[in-house]
Amino acid sequence: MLEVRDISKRYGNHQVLSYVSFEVKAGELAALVGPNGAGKSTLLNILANLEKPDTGHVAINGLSNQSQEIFQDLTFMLSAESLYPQLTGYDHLSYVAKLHQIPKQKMKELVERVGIGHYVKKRVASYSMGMKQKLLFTMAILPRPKLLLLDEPHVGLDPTNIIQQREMLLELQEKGTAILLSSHHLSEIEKLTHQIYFLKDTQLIEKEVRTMAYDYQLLVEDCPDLMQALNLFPTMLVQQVDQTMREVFIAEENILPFLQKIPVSKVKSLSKTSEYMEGLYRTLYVAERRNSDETMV
Ligand SMILES: Nc1ncnc2c1ncn2[C@@H]1O[C@H](COP(=O)(O)OP(=O)(O)OP(=O)(O)O)[C@@H](O)[C@H]1O
Repeated sequence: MLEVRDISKRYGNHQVLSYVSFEVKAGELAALVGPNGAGKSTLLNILANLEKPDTGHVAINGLSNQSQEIFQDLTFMLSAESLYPQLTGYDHLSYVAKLHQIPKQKMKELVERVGIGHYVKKRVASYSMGMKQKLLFTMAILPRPKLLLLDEPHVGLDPTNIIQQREMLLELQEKGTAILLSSHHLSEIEKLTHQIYFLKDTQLIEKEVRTMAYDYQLLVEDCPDLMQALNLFPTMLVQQVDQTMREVFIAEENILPFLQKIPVSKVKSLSKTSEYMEGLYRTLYVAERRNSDETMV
């Protein structure tokens, strides 16, 4: 559905993206992660043809993103600044409905489902950040797009609305929409998807984080006992980290029996997988930043 090839972008002397390539297929949900200024919004803007890349091309449903036709298939949840303060939420939604020839009834049903009915006829100027985010989200999903792009959709949402948004995104994904979102909410990303793209030093690092079915993550040094234990628990997920170390993902009910089978000295770390994304993020970005801060001192 979305094919991105060799996208580069530079602002003056500042290289933001270098030959970024990836795909999001129909029915896949992928997340873009990276610190402030990493280039997430720049990349999303390029995908939606709101910015021109210096190199590379983007295809949506087989068509170049330069083509007007792609806007039949694509919606982009923009930031709150894109709303018109003097217009109502209803005005904004009616415009989207008209553009995509969506019956008013369908629009009203979605308004009720998302829970914005009590304020949708008020002017946007009176909305809180979370209310604006919910309106923007409703506008983005109203056309039931084949490709949905969302730039930081979690900003300003309370936990109830984050959960509701998650349910609706997963529902859309199940119905075949390809979804790409950027976010700083690592724990929420972990709940949404295994397909995560980290932007680091202008490049994309793909990590498939298949941890959701598992409660614990262990780093264990290779040893004969480990090999035997792995055979006893075939449902675990095991990944070779380097020549001497394996990463083992394991369910709550298996953790104690598994630990009884291997020498404690071989277990290098044990963490809950809910902290896994944060650990990954720290490894990719925080340690390096700390080192460079120390160098500056
Ligand atoms: N129009 C522009 N002109 C010059 N520099 C720009 C422009 N747009 C973005 N940049 C720069 O490109 C870099 C990437 O910005 P971008 O907004 O894509 O980052 P981001 O990952 O979305 O950050 P955040 O998490 O803070 O939203 C930043 O250094 C930013 O200053």
